[in-house]
Amino acid sequence: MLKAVILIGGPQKGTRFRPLSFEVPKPLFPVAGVPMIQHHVEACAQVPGMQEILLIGFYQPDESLTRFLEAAQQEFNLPIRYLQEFAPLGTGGGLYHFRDQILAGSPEAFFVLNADVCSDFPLSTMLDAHRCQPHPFLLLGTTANRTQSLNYGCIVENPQTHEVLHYVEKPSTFVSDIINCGIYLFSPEALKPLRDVFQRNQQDRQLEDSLGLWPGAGTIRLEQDVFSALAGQGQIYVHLTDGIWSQIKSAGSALYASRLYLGRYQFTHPERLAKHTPGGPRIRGNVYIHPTAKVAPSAVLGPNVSIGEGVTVGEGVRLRESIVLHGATLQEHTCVLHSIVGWGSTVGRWARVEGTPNDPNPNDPRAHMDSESLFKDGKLLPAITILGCRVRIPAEVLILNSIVLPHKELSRSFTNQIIL
Ligand SMILES: Nc1nc2c(ncn2[C@@H]2O[C@H](COP(=O)(O)OP(=O)(O)O[C@H]3O[C@H](CO)[C@@H](O)[C@H](O)[C@@H]3O)[C@@H](O)[C@H]2O)c(=O)[nH]1
Repeated sequence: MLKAVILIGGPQKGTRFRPLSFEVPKPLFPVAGVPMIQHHVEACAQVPGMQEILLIGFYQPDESLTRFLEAAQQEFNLPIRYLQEFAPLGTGGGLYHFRDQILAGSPEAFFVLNADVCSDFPLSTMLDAHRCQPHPFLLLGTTANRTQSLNYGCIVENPQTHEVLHYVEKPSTFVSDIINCGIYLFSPEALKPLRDVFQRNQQDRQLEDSLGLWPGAGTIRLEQDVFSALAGQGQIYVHLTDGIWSQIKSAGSALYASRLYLGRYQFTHPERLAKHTPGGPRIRGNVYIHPTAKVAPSAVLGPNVSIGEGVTVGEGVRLRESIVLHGATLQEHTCVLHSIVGWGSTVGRWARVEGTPNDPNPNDPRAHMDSESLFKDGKLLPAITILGCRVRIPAEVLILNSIVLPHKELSRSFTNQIIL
């Protein structure tokens, strides 16, 4: 019997995702037409023997989370529960705090998945590797180029045995081009080192603060406190993948992840991809259209377009490399490229909404999406255009490389601006 834990974090973690995280918890942001973590849930549900999926985070449970849980339980016919941390406990603290729930029913092993990654989740191959040679920790690793590797956990392995010999979280100088994907398979013994870290932290806390007000109580950083500490002791192994993988930290990376998942739908969910039908819109490449969306026949969509529930797309609209969220309206002849149009927003006739893609270098197979800050030297970097929820763009204007905060009613064109 197996279980899976998805680490969904909490509200203050989604800063690079603003203004989109104002409306919906980041793990529920639609990527390729479904909530970001539905891709995780689908992958877990496909592993034979999966008994339960637990989401651990510090979000206040709200309507959107409850609705997601109910729908997912029904669809996958599996218990899927949310366990709320009383405070942010770090990537390992929640696993230790909820250890009884994770170990209930004596699972043989459990997957741990970061919510903000996009992957083809090779969980069954990880499980096969674990069953061949069981170890407490199995990490999924992939390669990155030297510069980008510094943004991730870096792994030095023994190439023969794949044992992790050395682990450094986001090093300041180059350590290894193998990076941690944030996808793990742990055996129940993995909780013992977590207990040791917890107990050590408690002792340190007593030394540091006899009043018991130490703010980090219960916090465990899986990467630094466990992986770095235990590397080279025969407990941590890496399973390398060359499948799709990307982090989803910013809105731009959500759009890139959407492209990766839409590409995968050809094999996994062909029914989710729009097809050209007589009298329907022209479809180019991979496009998702929610069944309730109304798309005019003269619109041209794709590649990499995802259209949400109740969206209206008018005559002559051109839409490429974009996500249009629930209830938005694109009036006749608008052109939307490399952009995210927020919930309930309206783009007026003949308006052009355009962003600049920041995709990984296509000539470097080890390149990943750069999810760095929006600014450099005090200037907004060119990036995709984002319209927050219920924004109104008038007819015949140009909105280029800009971020428009929710509920704004614009009256003219804007370029390279954050419109507050
Ligand atoms: N439950 C819970 N989840 C958390 C907490 N803090 C972070 N998380 C979740 O844990 C995951 C990792 O979040 P970060 O702490 O932001 O780390 P990171 O910068 O994404 O780096 C991690 O992931 C990389 C791969 O994407 C790794 O390369 C890196 O080593 C590390 O594991 C995310 O899914 C986030 O939601 C917490 O206090 N509680």
